[in-house]
Amino acid sequence: MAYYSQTTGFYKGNDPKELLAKFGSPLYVYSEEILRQKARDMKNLADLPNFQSNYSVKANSNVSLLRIIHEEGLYADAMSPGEILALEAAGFEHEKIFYVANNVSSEEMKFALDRGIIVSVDSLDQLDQFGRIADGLEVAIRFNPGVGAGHSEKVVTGGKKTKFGVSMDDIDKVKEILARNKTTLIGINQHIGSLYMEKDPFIAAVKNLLEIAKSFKGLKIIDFGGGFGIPYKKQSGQEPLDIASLKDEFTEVLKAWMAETGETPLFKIEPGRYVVAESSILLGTVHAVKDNAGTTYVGTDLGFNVLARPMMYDSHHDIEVYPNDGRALGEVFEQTVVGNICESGDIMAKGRLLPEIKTGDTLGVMDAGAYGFSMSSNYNNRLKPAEVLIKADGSVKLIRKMDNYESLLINMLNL
Ligand SMILES: Cc1ncc(COP(=O)(O)O)c(C=O)c1O
Ligand SMILES: N[C@@H](CCCC[NH3+])C(=O)O
Repeated sequence: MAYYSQTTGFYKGNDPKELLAKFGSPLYVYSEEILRQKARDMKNLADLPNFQSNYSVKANSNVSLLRIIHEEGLYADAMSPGEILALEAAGFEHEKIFYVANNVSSEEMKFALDRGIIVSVDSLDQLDQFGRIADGLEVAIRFNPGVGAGHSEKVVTGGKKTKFGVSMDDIDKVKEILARNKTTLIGINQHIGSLYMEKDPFIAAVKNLLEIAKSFKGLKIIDFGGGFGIPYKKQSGQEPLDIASLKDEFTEVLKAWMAETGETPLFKIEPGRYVVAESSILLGTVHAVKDNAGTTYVGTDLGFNVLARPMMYDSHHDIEVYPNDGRALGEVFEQTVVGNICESGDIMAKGRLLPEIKTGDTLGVMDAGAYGFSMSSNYNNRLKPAEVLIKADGSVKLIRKMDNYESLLINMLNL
């Protein structure tokens, strides 16, 4: 089976090993073409003039990538002042930003309000705090649609077992708080969880949120959240989410609701992963191979400080092997790819069938663009890697410098 990087022409003639030599190892490499294509898929997920796609910045907040997403015509949702600042740096106008807050201070709410950014709150308590900032404010509320979905319990955000959203049973209390504080509800939103490969849970939650919307006449915004999955197991033939049929059914449900209610709010979604995940390959270097009690350990610089998903959720990322010596790839056998972090759980891939890997080889970890760099850390005082973008013409642009020891220590010295 051909590697993903070959079928997509990902590197556009650039040699992964040379990229590492130039920018350091490990390294996040992005494809501008793939990013633009995925952004367009999401921009057009409903066939309606009153539809908008908000890119969810938490998946990847690199300012150069945000600029491309902005150029493609997506709006954005932010989760913190830091994400708002990244969006501003990328040129997003404030009216294109939606602040989906979770357990934030009134100061953070004001940070968004002062910029004219719409704030969504996700509890009765936060709704009350928001309303007390001033009379006559406009707000959105995140509801829990009662349906959840996702690749791990840790990322399911709808349904009973989650901290997110206001219950559908609390609509009367919502109305009471709004009236008491003279706050106007202009939007409702939801997010059921991250990474589903079937359209059904999303469509079910869409219908539930549209039912909730009927309790509040004249809403300007109804936002159905993100969570659209990507196939992480391409090497095993996993199929992508059927975007075309999701689009048809989603559009049909929205049209039927508009016909029934006579209302035409702005409908939105909030995809993060789908837009950025497949646009990146994380490159790293093999520093040691050893056999421990029958297990072959491939020791790399790809620790969970660089990509936390496998350690955190047991997530699978396909791996490509790029031999250092130009040898042909041999038969596959079980190998466990680990990082250089001082924890036994520092495992990128456990017992994975891979061709023989040797010290000095380069590894490519696929689909690393979402929740890759954005969840990386300086654990063990390791430096966060650089990020580069391969443009359509094959040229390579540095879009984030690697950390350096000065940046690592600066907040602790000369106090
Ligand atoms: C409120 C909200 N919106 C959007 C997203 C984006 O999710 P995904 O990256 O799965 O599309 C998330 C993360 O799960 C979220 O919490
Ligand atoms: N960080 C998760 C997704 C959760 C997104 C935020 N609600 C992942 O890597 O799969």
